[in-house]
Amino acid sequence: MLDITAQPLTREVFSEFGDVVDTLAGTSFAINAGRAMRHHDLARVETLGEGARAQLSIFVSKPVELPFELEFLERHPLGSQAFVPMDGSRFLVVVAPVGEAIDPGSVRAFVTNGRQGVNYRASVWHAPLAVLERSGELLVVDRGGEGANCDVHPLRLRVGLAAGC
Ligand SMILES: NC(=O)N[C@@H](O)C(=O)O
Ligand code: NI
Repeated sequence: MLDITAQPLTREVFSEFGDVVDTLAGTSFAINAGRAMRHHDLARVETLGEGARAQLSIFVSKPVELPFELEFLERHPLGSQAFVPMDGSRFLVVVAPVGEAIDPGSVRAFVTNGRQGVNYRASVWHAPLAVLERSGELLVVDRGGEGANCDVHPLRLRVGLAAGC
């Protein structure tokens, strides 16, 4: 069992795995006669393979207990996958770099602040959605279409939170 500690999520530490989706990112500009700010092009949605398309879903998820124990990480080789909270819920982000095998030393864990979403790049290893503290409602943008799009890699992990998280 590999014990890892989740650190606060930032754009910089997550950059090799994908994008952080929040209003602090990217370029923003006024639209609609100044009534709104567009926080533009925050993440790249990847949809690969036969009949690929982007799809929007909503996950309503029960929370996980801490320390969070899991037996595998998964990846989606045919597309990215984004999770954006609709209700301020926080969640754990456990990732490992693209590759056929996972080097346990490369696994990283982060915790979001309730205003952050993430977009996992295609083939980035990650834990399935793990909401903290209370039930969470998240918008999910990922790839629809033909073909198998979920590989599983056995790995026993126990994830705790860094002090103050
Ligand atoms: N199974 C499913 O749709 N979701 C997972 O891919 C996940 O990362 O939570
Ligand atoms: Ni996934």
